Amino acid sequence: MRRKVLITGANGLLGQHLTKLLLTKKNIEVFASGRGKDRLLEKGYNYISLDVSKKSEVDRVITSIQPDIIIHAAAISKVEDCENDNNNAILQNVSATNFLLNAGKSNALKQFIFVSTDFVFSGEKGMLTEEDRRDPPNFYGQTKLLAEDLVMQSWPFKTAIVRTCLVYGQVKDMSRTNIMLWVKNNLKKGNSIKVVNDQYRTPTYVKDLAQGCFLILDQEAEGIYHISGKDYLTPYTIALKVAKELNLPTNLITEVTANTFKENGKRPLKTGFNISKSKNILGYEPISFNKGLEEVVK
Ligand SMILES: NC(=O)C1=CN([C@@H]2O[C@H](COP(=O)(O)OP(=O)(O)OC[C@H]3O[C@@H](n4cnc5c(N)ncnc54)[C@H](OP(=O)(O)O)[C@@H]3O)[C@@H](O)[C@H]2O)C=CC1
Ligand SMILES: Cc1cn([C@H]2C[C@H](O)[C@@H](COP(=O)(O)OP(=O)(O)O[C@H]3O[C@@H](C)C(=O)[C@@H](O)[C@H]3O)O2)c(=O)[nH]c1=O
Repeated sequence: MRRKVLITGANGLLGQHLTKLLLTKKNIEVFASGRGKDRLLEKGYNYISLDVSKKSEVDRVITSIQPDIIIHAAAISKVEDCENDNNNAILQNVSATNFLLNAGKSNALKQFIFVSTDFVFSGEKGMLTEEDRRDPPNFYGQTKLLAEDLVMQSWPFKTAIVRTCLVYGQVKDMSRTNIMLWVKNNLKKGNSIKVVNDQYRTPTYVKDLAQGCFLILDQEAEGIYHISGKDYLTPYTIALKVAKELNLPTNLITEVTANTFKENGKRPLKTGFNISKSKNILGYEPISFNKGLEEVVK
């Protein structure tokens, strides 16, 4: 029997890739939902306009579809936006998760997968495991921590949390940029960029992240999984790699430290994930950053 999978935030970077990946699986019927109109515009799935911050919409859509599985990828993913409007960040990132969980409970949901972030960690320690202590440095991370807590409560269905880190890739009509495209677009225009060399991440190719979500779905895995790339890099090293791959001038890239930026919403210094649990239990195997770079810029 085909399982019905409802994706939230399907117009986003992960959402579009996840929709495309699940369309290749024969036992899955895909219900892609997003704010406003469909931006992927491909065939083979049902698109539903759904604002997850509206409880009545969530209840109506879930009652009508009766999904077996929800992959909740929708969120305000811009750190500054969460910092600038805390109440809205709570509504979009925390309350919305609660609406989905409770609607799932009333409609015999079987599995709920939530997408979280490395920003639940403080930044003092890199290569984090699923057991490391959470201590978010900004409001976005705080909303994800609160939503994780909701997901980890006792529900009559299986729940999993996918934490990921500095996702890169490309989709149609993007609502936010990412490190790879930001570097490429600026250098192509001849703009100088200041890039931090004291933040550490394990950047994640969006197709690997989508595959990680699928493995959890397919194996009905429960608990927390760190799903990221395997290379431990700083944004400055990433920028140099992008420039070299595209034959763009590296002298436009200036190395700076994170305290140069007085941005609204402090970023953790060191994050990056230890992905051993995902490799051993799920069989997750991400590609190298160099390979991901080739695929995205190609
Ligand atoms: N990008 C990254 O580096 C990382 C992302 N994550 C998490 O991964 C998930 C996917 O992020 P990613 O695809 O990169 O980000 P995107 O911003 O590309 O996607 C998020 C999507 O959620 C949608 N959305 C926001 N609010 C609502 C709402 N109320 N109802 C319905 N849809 C809504 C956005 O809609 P719209 O397009 O209209 O704005 C957007 O399409 C998020 O939960 C994010 O927090 C975690 C770690 C790293
Ligand atoms: C704009 C800018 C960014 N950077 C660096 C800092 C940062 O590590 C990286 C990406 O910056 P951004 O502001 O785009 O992203 P940022 O909000 O830091 O990235 C995060 O997104 C959210 C959703 C997450 O959950 C995190 O995992 C993380 O990937 O680029 C510079 O070095 N110089 C700059 O001028």
